[in-house]
Amino acid sequence: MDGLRSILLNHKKRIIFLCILAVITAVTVVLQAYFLSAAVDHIFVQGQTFSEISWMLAGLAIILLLRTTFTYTGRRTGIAMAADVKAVYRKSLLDKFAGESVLQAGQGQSGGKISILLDAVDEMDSYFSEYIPQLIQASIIPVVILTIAFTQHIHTGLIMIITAPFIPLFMIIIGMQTKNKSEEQQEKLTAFSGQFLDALQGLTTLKLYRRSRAQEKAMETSSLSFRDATMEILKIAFTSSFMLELISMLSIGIVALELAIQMIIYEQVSFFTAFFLLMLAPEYYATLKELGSTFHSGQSSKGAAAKVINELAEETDPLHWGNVELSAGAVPPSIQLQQAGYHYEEGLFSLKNINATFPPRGNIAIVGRSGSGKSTLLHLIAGLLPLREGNIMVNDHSLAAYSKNSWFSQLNYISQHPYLFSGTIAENIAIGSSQDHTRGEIERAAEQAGIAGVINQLEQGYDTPVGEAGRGLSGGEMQRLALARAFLKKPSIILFDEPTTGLDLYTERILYASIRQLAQQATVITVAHRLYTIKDADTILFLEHGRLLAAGTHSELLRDVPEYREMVFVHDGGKNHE
Ligand SMILES: Nc1ncnc2c1ncn2[C@@H]1O[C@H](COP(=O)(O)OP(=O)(O)OP(=O)(O)O)[C@@H](O)[C@H]1O
Repeated sequence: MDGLRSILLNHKKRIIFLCILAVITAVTVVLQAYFLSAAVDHIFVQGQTFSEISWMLAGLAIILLLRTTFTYTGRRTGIAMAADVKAVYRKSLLDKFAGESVLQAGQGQSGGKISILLDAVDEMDSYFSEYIPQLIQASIIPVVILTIAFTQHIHTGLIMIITAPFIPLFMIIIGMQTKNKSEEQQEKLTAFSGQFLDALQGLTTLKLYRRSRAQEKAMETSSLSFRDATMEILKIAFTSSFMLELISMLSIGIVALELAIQMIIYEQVSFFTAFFLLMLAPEYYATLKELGSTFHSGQSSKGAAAKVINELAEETDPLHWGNVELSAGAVPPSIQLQQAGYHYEEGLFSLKNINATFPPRGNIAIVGRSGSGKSTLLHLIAGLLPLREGNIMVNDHSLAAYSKNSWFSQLNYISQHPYLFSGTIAENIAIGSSQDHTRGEIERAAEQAGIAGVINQLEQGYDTPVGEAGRGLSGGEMQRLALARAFLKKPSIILFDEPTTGLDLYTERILYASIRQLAQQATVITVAHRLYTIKDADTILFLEHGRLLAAGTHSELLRDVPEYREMVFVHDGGKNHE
C-alpha cells in the first residue's frame, strides 16, 4: 500500500461522509435534469404556462441550492482532510529535524530540508483536497446516471458505457508519466532551493574566493533544469486536458446524434426522455473528466508525498530521552563520565574511554590541540550527540533517562558562534528562558553580561531588531548576548565553547568575569583556549587524539604531563608558567 493510501485509512469517517455526499449529489444531479427537461417539455411541447409549472421551477431552484451546498460541503471536507494531513506531516518532519543530533542536523542541504518541509508538504494537498473527493464522486455519480440512462433508453446507456473507459484509460497513461515527471521536478526544486540557500549563506566567502560567477552559473543551470521539468509537466497537463475535452465532447455528440435519430426518424424516444438524457450525458462525462484533471494533480502529490515519506523513513541516529525530571534544586547536579566514547564515522576519529567527574559548581576546562575532540565531548555532555559507548551519569541516573525538556531547562550552551534569532535584542536575550521576564530583568542580565553599554548606545536600545530582521553584532557582542541569556535563565550547568578568535582585552575580561559570576551558582564546563580560563579551572581535562591524556589542576599538569607543558609553552609564546 502506498504512503498516501495508508494515510487515508486514518480519515475513514471523512471518506464515509464524502461517499454519502456523493450519493446525495448524484440524486440532485438526476433531479436537476428531470425538473429542467420536464419544465421545457411542459412549456414547449405541451404548451403549458409558467404558472402551471411553477412547482417544477421551485423544485429546480431548491435542487440547485442543495447541489451547491453539497458540492461546497464536499470541497470543505476535502480541504479539511488535506489541512490535517499537512499538519501531521509538517509536525513529523519538524520533530524529526528537531530530534536529530548536531551531526545529522549539519548534514544535507538546509535549503533542501526547507523545500521538503514547505513545498513538498504543500504539494501533497491536492491529493486529499481534490483528487480523493473527485474519485469518490466519479465512482458514484456516473453509476447512478448510467442506471437512469439504461432505464430510460438502452442505446444511450450502451453508448455511455462504451465511451466512458476511454477517459480513465487515457488518464492512467498520462498519470503514470506525470508521476515520474513530478518526482523529477521535486528533486530539481529541492536541489535548486538548497543551492540557493547555500549561495546566500556563503555569499561573502564566494565573493572573497571569486567563485560568485561560477556559483551563478551553477544556479542558472539548476534553475533552468527546474524550469524544464515544470514545462514538461505543464505540457502533459495541457495535452491531457485537451484530450479529455475532446473525448467527452465526441461522446456527448454521439449520444445526441443517436437520440436525435431515435426521436425524429424512428420516433422511438419522446422529447422529454431525449432532453432528460441529453442533460445527464454532460454531467456523466464532466465527472469523469474532472477526475482526469484531478488525477493529474493527484499524481504530482504522490511524487511530493514520496519525497516526504522518504525523508521521514531515512535512517537517523536519534538522541534518546526518558521521563525522569531533573529538578532545579539549590545545588547543581553532579555529572560523571564513565568510559564515555563516540565516533562520527567507523574507523576515523574516535573519542574513547573518557572518565571524569564534574562536582556541583565545579569549574572544569577541557583543553587539547585542534581536532583532539573537545567540542565533540562538549556536545556529548550537552546531549546533542548520542553516546556510542559508556555512560554519562547525572546525579543518580544516566543522562538518557532524563526528559529532554527538564535537561535543557537546566543547561546553557554558549557556542563559539551564538545564533541571533530574527527579533529584538530583548527578545534574543529572553529566548533562552521558558519564563516571562520583565524588561528590568532583561536589562539586569545584559548588565551582568557586560553588554548593556553597547545596547544603550543604540537608537532603539533593547528594541533594536537583530538577526535576519535587522543589524548584526560582532563576535564578542554575540558571546556577551549569549551570556546575558545565561544570566536571565540561571541554569545549573553552563557549557561554554570559548572563542578561538582573538577578542579585545576588555571583552575577554568581561567574559571571564561573567563566567566566574555564573560559576557561583552553576557547574561550568569550558572548552578553553585562553590561559586565563585554564589557570582558573578547578580541574583541567587534557585531551589528545580523542583520549583523556590527563586530568588535574594547571600546576599538576604542568608538573606531570610533558605534552601539556609543551602545549602551554607554544600557546603562550614560549613563556615559562611553572
Ligand atoms: N560532523 C563531523 N563528521 C565527521 N567528523 C567530524 C565531524 N565533526 C568533527 N569531526 C572530526 O572529529 C575530530 C574532533 O573534532 P572536534 O571538533 O571535537 O575537535 P576540537 O578539539 O573541538 O577542535 P577545535 O579546537 O579545532 O575546535 C576532528 O578530527 C574532526 O575532523
